[in-house]
Amino acid sequence: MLTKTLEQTYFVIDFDSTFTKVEALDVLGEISLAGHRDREAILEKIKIITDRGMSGEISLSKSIELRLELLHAHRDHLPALIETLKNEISDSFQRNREFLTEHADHIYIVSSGFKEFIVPIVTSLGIKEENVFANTFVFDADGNIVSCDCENPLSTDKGKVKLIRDLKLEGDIYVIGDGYTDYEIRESGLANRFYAFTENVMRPKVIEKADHVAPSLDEFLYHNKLSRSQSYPKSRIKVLLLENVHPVAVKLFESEGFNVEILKGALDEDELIEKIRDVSILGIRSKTQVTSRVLEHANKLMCVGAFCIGTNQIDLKTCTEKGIAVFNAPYSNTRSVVELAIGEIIMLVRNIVPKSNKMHEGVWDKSAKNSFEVRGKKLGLVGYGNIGTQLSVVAEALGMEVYFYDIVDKLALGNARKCKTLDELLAVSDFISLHTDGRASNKNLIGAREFALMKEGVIFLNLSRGHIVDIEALVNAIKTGRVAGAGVDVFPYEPKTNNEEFINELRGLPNVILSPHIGGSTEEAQENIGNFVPGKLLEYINNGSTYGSVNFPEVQLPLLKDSHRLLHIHANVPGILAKINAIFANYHINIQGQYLKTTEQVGYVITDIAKDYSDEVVNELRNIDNTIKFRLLY
Ligand SMILES: NC(=O)C1=CN([C@@H]2O[C@H](COP(=O)(O)OP(=O)(O)OC[C@H]3O[C@@H](n4cnc5c(N)ncnc54)[C@H](O)[C@@H]3O)[C@@H](O)[C@H]2O)C=CC1
Ligand SMILES: O=C(O)C(=O)COP(=O)(O)O
Repeated sequence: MLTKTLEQTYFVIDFDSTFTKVEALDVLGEISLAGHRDREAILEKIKIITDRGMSGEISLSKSIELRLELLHAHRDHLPALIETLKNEISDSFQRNREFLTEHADHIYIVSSGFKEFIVPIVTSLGIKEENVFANTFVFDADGNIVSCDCENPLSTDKGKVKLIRDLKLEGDIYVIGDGYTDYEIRESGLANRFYAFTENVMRPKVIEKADHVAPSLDEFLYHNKLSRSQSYPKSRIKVLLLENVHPVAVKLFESEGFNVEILKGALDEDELIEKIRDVSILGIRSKTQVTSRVLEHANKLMCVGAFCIGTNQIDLKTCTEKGIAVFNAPYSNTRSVVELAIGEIIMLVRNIVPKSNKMHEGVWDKSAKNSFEVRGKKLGLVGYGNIGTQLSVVAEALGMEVYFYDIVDKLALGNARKCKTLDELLAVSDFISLHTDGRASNKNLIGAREFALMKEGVIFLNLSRGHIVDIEALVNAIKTGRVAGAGVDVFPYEPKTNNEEFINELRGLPNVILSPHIGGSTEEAQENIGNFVPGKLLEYINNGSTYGSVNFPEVQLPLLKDSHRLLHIHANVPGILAKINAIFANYHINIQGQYLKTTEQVGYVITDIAKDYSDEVVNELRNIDNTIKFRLLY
């Protein structure tokens, strides 16, 4: 923490891989070696030399000399380099331009890079040219870059130390950088603290020497209680993504600077309880059970993303009571499930799986017996939601007659016919496909009684949730021939990872297609989900919007501009809004925008106010009775 006033504090900041995301000489090489036949190999060499220099393995002067030799760079390459670097300024430096400008007198850029490209970049964010300390290129008569100014201490080993010593700055010195040479200033005793900057690169040798690791400039500013662009640094917000969610989702969170942990499989309740304690954003798929016991330990949890359609694995009521917003991807894998259902319907009614298995054993069994077309047959859909309706349309295109039953009144698409009762649907259908959601009351919706009502030789599909079907009853129905073929994608118990054996009584039964819960597992669906769900979670975290939440009052908020946003989640009891506004009135706070939405369980009040207000306001808002969660955004 800063011990002296800001007037006595100097911020010494490195350039390559700190101020910018890249190493400028690497980029220069990409430009100067364009068209060179060994370009890739030379660039790789340059990168290795850079890393060896940065981690202290070879001397700095050696590293500069070796790289300049390989570069074959020319003065004319510099404008293109500067243009590229302008687009490669580190995100957290861009965000905190205000801090850089406000404290320009005390910010020093100290780099063993070159002024020719550093000055135009850093001055664009308010840094003073006279505070840039770096090397300069030496050009030959034709403009080729041949070496660097050898008089400059920054081209020599421990150059940064020499420079800071010569500057004789009076006050505290805080060094921010990604390299070993930045740490050397601290090692020499000239700096008070060294912050290893890891937004762009992580160098273990440097991290182990640091007083503090700063995954972003926001972290540095937060740690020193300085004004910054983010109320709370994202690097301090932990995201836990389970069940192999698509890499695009991981990237989205990482590019925003969150601290992301990914696990391939699901976790059981006890494992999740251990993990959840410091997690703010949880991403799961259909397997992970977010129970009330898990939620008891989830004190930091702000939101849960179900990277799938179903949310029956999440205790939504407890989430709501704890002010945790839950989001899902309601349409991203709909089509994938429908296509699999259609494929299975045809495969099952033609007995393809047993025939194919026999063929693999060398048996040629050419016969039309018990093989049928789907055209003109009756398909019964239990559950006429997004999947049910989409399947209805595609099945009609194949010439099937569609019947459906839903507990809610639904518009029949095309020529589909509504059944008044489930029993009516079961009795009329040649094919039955389940597409209800997995709410607890749907457990064993289809059991012995229901199979008994079905036509002899029915084809039966469950791609919804495992507990909806009584497996023993299904096994019996298959063995007695009531069910002539079954496609089952979901099971009451499913293995936690691909390493666990699948154990189920359906194994080994004839004309039964078993699939490992892959109805929604297509590249397209997973990538869609990987983009969609983080989008929702980030809108909530960054902006407070809850549009699309499955358990929260839904609000779509405008972007925050020049104000602070106070998010107040409370139990839905009378009088909370009045209490909130009484506090604002008491402190003479001018409200710039206010939004309120409630559900039966909770109320969500969002208030945008001018930036000047006392901490007392925040404390009082937090302390209103029945407050569940309070957040401040800017
Ligand atoms: N196998 C897989 O990989 C996948 C499975 N699913 C499962 O499919 C389910 C359905 O997905 P969507 O169609 O998108 O959901 P949805 O919410 O749009 O539709 C579900 C429909 O089922 C109805 N319903 C609920 N209980 C019922 C009952 N007892 N009898 C009749 N109708 C009932 C609802 O009223 C609703 O219309 C998901 O909840 C999920 O569990 C979804 C995607 C992939
Ligand atoms: O979307 C759903 O509800 C599914 O069942 C798909 O689940 P998954 O993401 O494959 O675990």
